[in-house]
Amino acid sequence: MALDLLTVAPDYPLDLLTPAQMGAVDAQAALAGLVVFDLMDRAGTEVAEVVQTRWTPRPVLVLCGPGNNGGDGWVAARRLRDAGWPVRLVSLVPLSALTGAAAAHAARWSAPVEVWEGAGPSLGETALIVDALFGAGLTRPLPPAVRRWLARTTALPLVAVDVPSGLDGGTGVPLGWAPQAALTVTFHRYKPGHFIMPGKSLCGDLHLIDICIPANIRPPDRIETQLNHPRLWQTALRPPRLADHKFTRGWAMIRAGHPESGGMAGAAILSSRAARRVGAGLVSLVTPAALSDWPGTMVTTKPWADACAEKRATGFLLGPGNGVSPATAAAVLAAAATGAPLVLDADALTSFAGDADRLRRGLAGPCVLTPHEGEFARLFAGTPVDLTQGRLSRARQAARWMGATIVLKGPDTLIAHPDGRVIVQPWAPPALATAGSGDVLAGIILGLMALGISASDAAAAGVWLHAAAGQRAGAHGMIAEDLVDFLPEILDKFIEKSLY
Ligand SMILES: NC(=O)C1=CN([C@@H]2O[C@H](COP(=O)(O)OP(=O)(O)OC[C@H]3O[C@@H](n4cnc5c(N)ncnc54)[C@H](OP(=O)(O)O)[C@@H]3O)[C@@H](O)[C@H]2O)[C@@H](O)CC1
Ligand SMILES: Nc1ncnc2c1ncn2[C@@H]1O[C@H](COP(=O)(O)OP(=O)(O)O)[C@@H](O)[C@H]1O
Ligand SMILES: [K+]
Repeated sequence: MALDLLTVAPDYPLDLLTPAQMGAVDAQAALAGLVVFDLMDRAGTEVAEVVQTRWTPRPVLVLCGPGNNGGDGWVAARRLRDAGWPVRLVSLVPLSALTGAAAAHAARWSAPVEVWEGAGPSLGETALIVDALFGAGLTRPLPPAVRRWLARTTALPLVAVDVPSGLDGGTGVPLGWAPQAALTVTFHRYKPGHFIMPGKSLCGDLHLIDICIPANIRPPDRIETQLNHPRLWQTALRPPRLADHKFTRGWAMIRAGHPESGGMAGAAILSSRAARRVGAGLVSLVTPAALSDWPGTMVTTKPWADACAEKRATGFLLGPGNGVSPATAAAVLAAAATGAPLVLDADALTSFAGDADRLRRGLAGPCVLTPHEGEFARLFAGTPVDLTQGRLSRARQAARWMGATIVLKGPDTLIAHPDGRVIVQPWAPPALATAGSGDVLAGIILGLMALGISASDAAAAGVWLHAAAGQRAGAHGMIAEDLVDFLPEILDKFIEKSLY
C-alpha cells in the first residue's frame, strides 16, 4: 500500500490486530450472527477480483491449506475458474480432513482436485500461484516439503491470502521461512506483520478487503499497535499565536561535537536547522569549536553545564556527531537531570552501551530515544530486553524498560511508548537512507518537544513529517540538507492556519 504522506487525512484503519485479536473478532462476529461461510465467500471472491485486476488470465495454481485460509483458496479458485481462468487446485490435506466452512466451500468445487503428495505438485504451465495454505496465526514452521516446493517456485508471482504462509502476522517474523509474495490480500484489519520487517517486504503490495464485519466488533483487550496517522497528533501541532514571543515557542539546546573528540559538527547543524524549521523559537548549538551556520542559529562555546543551567531551555538534544565517550554520557546525564524534554540519538545512545541502566536511572523527564538497529542493539545488550525477538517486541520491551519513547528507525520505523503502545510508520522513501537524515529527524522531534508537544506526539508527528519531507524531495538525488527545506510547506498542510 503506497501512501501520499502529504495527505492530511489518508483513509485506512489504524488498528493492527494480532492474530489472537483477529480470532476474537471472528468469534464475536459468529456470535453476532455473521456466518463464516459468507465471510469466507466474500474473502475468496475479493482475492479473485484483485487477481483479475492485476493479471490477465493465465494458468493459476491455488494451494489450499487445512483451515479457513484454505477455505478462502477454494472460493478464489472457484471464482477464477468461473471467470474462465485455467485453474489447478492443490489441497494440502485430503478433503475428508476439511471441516466447517472450508469443507462447505470445497464441496462447491466441481473440477478435479490434486491432493499434495511427497515433494508437491508439478508446476506444468503454472504462471501464477495463490498461497492459501496458512493464515496469520500460524504457530509452527511450514512443513519442510511445502517450504522446499515454495522455495523452488520463486520465479513465479505469488498471491498470498492473508499473509505469505509461514509469516507470523503478529510480529512480521517468519516462522523459519515464508515465501516472497507479489501481492497480499488481507481481511477486515491489517496485522502488525504486514508492516514490520521482514514481513512488510515479504507481503509485496498489500490489499485490505472489507468483508463486512461491523466496526463495533472489537477484540476484548487493548489494541496496542497502530499505524501512524495525522489524526493521532495533528491537533498537537500548533501555529504561532498572537501573544507568542520567541521564548514561548521554546528554546532548544543541541550539543555539537568537536572534531578533536571524534565528533562531527555537521550532524548537530542539521538537527538545529530542523528544530528551527518546525518552529522552536530559539535553537542553540552548544559547541566547543567555533561553528558557523545559518546566522539565526545561536552558537555558543559556553560549557554544556551552563546550557543545562539555562532555566528557559525547553528541550535538549544530544548525540548527533557528539563522539562516543564518557564525556558524552556525562553530558546526557546532566541534561536528563534537568527534567526538561530530551532527545537522544546516535553517540548519546552508544555512549551508554553496556551501561544502559545508568541512563535509565538518570532520566527525569520526557525522553525520546531515536536508535537505528545498530544503536539499539548496542544500547540494549545486557538489559532485560530480549534481542532475539522481532522489532515490534524489542521496541516495546525497550520502551517499557527504559521508561522512554523509543523511535526504532528503519523502513518500518516503530514508535514505542512506555505504556506498551506502538505506532508503526511503514511508509518512508528509501532515499532517506542517507547520512544525516537521522540527524534531521532528531532535530524535528526536538523542535516539536521544545514547543511543548508531548514525547509521544512529537515522535509520531516527527517521523511522519520526516518521511513526508523525504517523499517531497523525490526519489533521486536527495541529501539530508534538502529535507529541512521542505518542512515549511509540509507543516503548512498539517497545522491549522494562524489567526492574527
Ligand atoms: N473472520 C475472518 O477473519 C475470516 C478469516 N478468514 C480466513 O481464515 C484464516 C484463518 O483461519 P484458521 O484460523 O483456520 O487458520 P489457518 O492458518 O487457515 O489454519 C490453521 C489450521 O492449520 C493447521 N496447521 C497449522 N500449522 C500447521 C502446519 N505447520 N502444518 C500443518 N497444519 C498446520 C492447524 O492445525 P492444528 O494446529 O490445530 O493442528 C489448523 O487446522 C485467515 O487467515 C483468513 O484467510 C476468511 O475465511 C474470512 C473470514
Ligand atoms: N530503507 C529505508 N526506507 C525508509 N526510511 C529509511 C530507510 N533506511 C533508513 N531510513 C530512515 O532514514 C533515517 C536514517 O537515520 P540514521 O540511520 O540515524 O542516519 P544518520 O545517523 O546518518 O542521520 C531514519 O529516519 C530511518 O528511518
Ligand atoms: K496464506
